Amino acid sequence: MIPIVDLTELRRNPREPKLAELLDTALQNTGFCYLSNHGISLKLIASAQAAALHFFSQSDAFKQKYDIARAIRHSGYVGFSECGMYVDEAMRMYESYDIGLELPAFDIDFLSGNIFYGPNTWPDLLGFKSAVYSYYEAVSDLARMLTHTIEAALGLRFNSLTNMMSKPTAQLRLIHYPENNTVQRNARTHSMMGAHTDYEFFTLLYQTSPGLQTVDVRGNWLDAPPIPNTLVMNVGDMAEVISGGRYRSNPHRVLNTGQERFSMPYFAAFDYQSVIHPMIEAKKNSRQPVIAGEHLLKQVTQDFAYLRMRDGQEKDLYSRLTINSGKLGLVNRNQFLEGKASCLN
Ligand SMILES: O=C(O)CCC(=O)C(=O)O
Ligand SMILES: [Fe+2]
Repeated sequence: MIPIVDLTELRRNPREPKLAELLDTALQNTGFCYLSNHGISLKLIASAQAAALHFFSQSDAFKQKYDIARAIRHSGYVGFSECGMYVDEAMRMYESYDIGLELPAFDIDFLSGNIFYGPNTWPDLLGFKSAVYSYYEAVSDLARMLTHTIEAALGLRFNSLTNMMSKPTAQLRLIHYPENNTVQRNARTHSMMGAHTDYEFFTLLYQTSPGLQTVDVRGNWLDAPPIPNTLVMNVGDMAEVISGGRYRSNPHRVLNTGQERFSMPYFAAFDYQSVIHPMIEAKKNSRQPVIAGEHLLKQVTQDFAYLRMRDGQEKDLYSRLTINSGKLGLVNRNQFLEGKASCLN
């Protein structure tokens, strides 16, 4: 069972003992919980969703103008042709729009080539930026308050974690899994997003339809379907390190149900240079200390062909893509939907 944690008290006192205890228990077991009364207005969520779906309904040519592979930082449109390295992702089936903290073009980290900082890529669609960035700001506030709750849950001083969040590398993805009747008969066997853990501190997810699964304490897949008016919260790799393994960064995946699905994961994160180490007594074999941004970059590189290519790990952008067992240049949504193109794994 994935527990529901009621956040009514959060905005009054994020360190409220009962709340901290409930969250602590939830994050220890599956590392997943639902958050009710999270305080983000439904209108804000609906506007961000509408803006995203409006973008995804545009032509391929329009969307390609904002291709993340050609953007000035890691922000923009992620087409069906971006291939990750997850072994169960041969039928990867989503497009996404990714943004992070909006910073000016004179930002020093951006100028020195850090891909998680600088101005976001924004499409030329009326209202997109304001709808999506308002959601980013609201969910960032919620994440900061929940960080105070986690500080209390771990017995840490107020601000001991938020003081590593002055310029967080937190990303928001707007993810669209199209309706796909051609593979519906294979529902529950194909992942549209392969099994992975999240690389950052924790994730706050809005989702419209079933498909998401995580792993229960016995190691079996466990459905995490949407519950109205809640967000899903799950532990990321950094929370596992900080808590010395008390909280689990649990693998999860998105199965194909044939149904259209929209989701907005927000990855609460630390400043790039933060040194992440256990802040309470660590269990045996717990994750090693890392620099938050270096871990993020390493993991994101696994997900993006354009970063692997930049890194010299891959010869060309589409080297993992096949069509009718031949190599392929550009792919569009229809080729994926008709099963003519897939990621090579
Ligand atoms: O689409 C979803 O519900 C899950 C997305 C996810 O796990 C991720 O982007 O890391
Ligand atoms: Fe995830």
